[in-house]
Amino acid sequence: MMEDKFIDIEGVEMVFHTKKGVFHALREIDLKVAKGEFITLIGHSGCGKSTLLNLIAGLLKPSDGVLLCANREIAGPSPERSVVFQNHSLLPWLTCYENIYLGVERVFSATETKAQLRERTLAALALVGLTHAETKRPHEISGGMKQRVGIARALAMEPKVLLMDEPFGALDALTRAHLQDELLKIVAATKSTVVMVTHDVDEAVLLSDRIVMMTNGPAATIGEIVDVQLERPRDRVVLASDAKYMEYRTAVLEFLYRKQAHPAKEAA
Ligand SMILES: Nc1ncnc2c1ncn2[C@@H]1O[C@H](COP(=O)(O)OP(=O)(O)OP(=O)(O)O)[C@@H](O)[C@H]1O
Repeated sequence: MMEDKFIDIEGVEMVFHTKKGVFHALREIDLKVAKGEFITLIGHSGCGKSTLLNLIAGLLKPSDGVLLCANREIAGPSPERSVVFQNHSLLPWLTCYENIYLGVERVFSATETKAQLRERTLAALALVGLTHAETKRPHEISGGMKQRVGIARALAMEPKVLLMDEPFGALDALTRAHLQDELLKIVAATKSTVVMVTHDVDEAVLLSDRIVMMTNGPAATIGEIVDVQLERPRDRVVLASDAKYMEYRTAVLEFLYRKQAHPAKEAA
């Protein structure tokens, strides 16, 4: 069934041709993501997490192997796979409303009326709790709010897959926790399929159905996968003293700091 492998990555290799020569970034990447699944990619800096995400986004072409989404080859970027970046990438001269509207217009203007586009935009703003900031421009709102607009914009396009590259990486711990909780609610409501890059072990365990752990580069590949069988909805306070939560957390820490421990100079 298609459901079993909504995203299908088979035998993917990524080689970059640089001035210094050929750099083999990823090797033998095989991964199947089911519809509605929440996957996080975790691994040390430079192992190729963003590269893998950009391959799924269609922003990069693999040197070998194949990537499919809903049984079709990923041939380039598409609103069916929208991306949220760490630096929110909002247009500074547009209001929050206009930033979201732009994405909505791109996807739905051929089939929907202006009133429907407006409705979608307002619904997306409400989903992330930013109705009150509708007319504000990015420089007038906080980092967490900017990130929420970015998430709203991505979700408003009703993507088949939501791709997130460290979406909360630049935020303080409290804002980050708040947005993780919000994301959990939104994903539960929209049943989105998500692939998210993170550096944060707790974030990975809290959010994921599966944590895909990558080996160190060059020629990085998928080392191990942790199947997180914690019931949803998840509550961070309850989980903090949950034995299974600790077990998953330890498994990821062991992979990162024992099995894939980085040379000291890289850790500095
Ligand atoms: N366009 C490119 N040309 C050459 N090398 C690249 C290119 N993009 C990425 N690389 C190299 O590929 C490797 C993987 O990079 P990538 O950004 O995917 O890692 P990452 O795991 O996302 O890192 P971080 O956690 O630090 O963001 C790195 O060694 C990087 O230098």
